[in-house]
Amino acid sequence: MIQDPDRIFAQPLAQVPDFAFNEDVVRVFPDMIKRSVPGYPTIVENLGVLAAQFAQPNSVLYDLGSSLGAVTQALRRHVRTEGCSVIAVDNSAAMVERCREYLNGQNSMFQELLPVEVIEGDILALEFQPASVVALNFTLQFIAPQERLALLSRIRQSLLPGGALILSEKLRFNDCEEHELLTDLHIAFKRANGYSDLEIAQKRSAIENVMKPDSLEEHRERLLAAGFSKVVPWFQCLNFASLIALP
Ligand SMILES: C[S@@+](CC[C@H](N)C(=O)[O-])C[C@H]1O[C@@H](n2cnc3c(N)ncnc32)[C@H](O)[C@@H]1O
Ligand SMILES: O=C(O)C(=O)C[C@]1(C(=O)O)C=C[C@@H](O)C=C1
Repeated sequence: MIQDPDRIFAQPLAQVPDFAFNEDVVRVFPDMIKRSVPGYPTIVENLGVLAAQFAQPNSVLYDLGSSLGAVTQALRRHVRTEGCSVIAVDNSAAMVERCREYLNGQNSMFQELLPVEVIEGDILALEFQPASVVALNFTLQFIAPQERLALLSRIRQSLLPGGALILSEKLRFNDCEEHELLTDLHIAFKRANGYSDLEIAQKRSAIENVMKPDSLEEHRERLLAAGFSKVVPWFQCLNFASLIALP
C-alpha cells in the first residue's frame, strides 16, 4: 500500500486550484482523510457494523463515491448475509485504479469475503439495482446542490424494506456561534494532526468551490422529501456527522 503523507498544500501556491480527486490526492488520500475528518476511522468501521444489521439476503450494498474503498472493505469485513455483493462507484479514474489494487490485496488476505464490483462512473447516472445498504460516506457534499434531492430519491426507490442509507457529511450550522465554534475546533483538530496554518488555509480555498456542506436540518428535510421515513443521527464529532435514513 502506498501511504504517502499529505503535503499537498504545504508550500505557498501563487493560485490555489480547485480541489480534485486526482493522482496527487489519491497518493496521500488515506493520510489526508484521517487527519482531516474527525472520527473518520470510527465512522468507517462502524458503517460495517451498521450495514450488517440492515443487509438483506441476495441484495446489493452500494458504496457511492468509494475513493480507495475503505467503506467497501469495512462492509466486506462485517456483512455475512447470504447472497450479498458490494458495488463501489467512483468517477475518479485514479481512485478506481488504486481501489481495485487495494481490494485485490483484501481478497488475498481473507476468505469468504462478499464479491465486489468497482465501477468507474458518475453516481448521478447510475442505474440502481434493488439494494439493502447504500453508503454515501462524505460524497454527497461534492454533488452539486441542485442534484442532491433527485439522487437521494433514486436511492430511496432502490432501497428494499429493512434496508438503510448511511450518509456521512461535513456539516454547517445555522447558528453562527455554533458554526464558528465547531469550525475553530476543526481547525484545532487539523493543527493537532500536524497541518500548518498555511496548509489549512490553502486546503480551505481549494475545497470551497467544490464542496458545499448542508446543515443537519437541510439533510433531514431533503431526506424526508426524497421519501425516507426516518432520519437518525448515529455519530457526530465536531462538524462531521453520520446519519441513518430508513426507507
Ligand atoms: C471524500 S471522498 C469519499 C471518501 C470515501 N467514501 C471514504 O469513506 O474513504 C469523495 C469521493 O466521491 C467521488 N465523487 C464525487 N462526485 C462523484 C460522482 N458524481 N460520481 C461518482 N463519484 C463521485 C470522488 O471522486 C471522491 O473519491
Ligand atoms: O473540510 C475539510 O477541511 C476537509 O478536509 C474535509 C474533506 C472531506 O470532508 O471529505 C475534504 C476533502 C478530502 O476528501 C478530505 C476531507
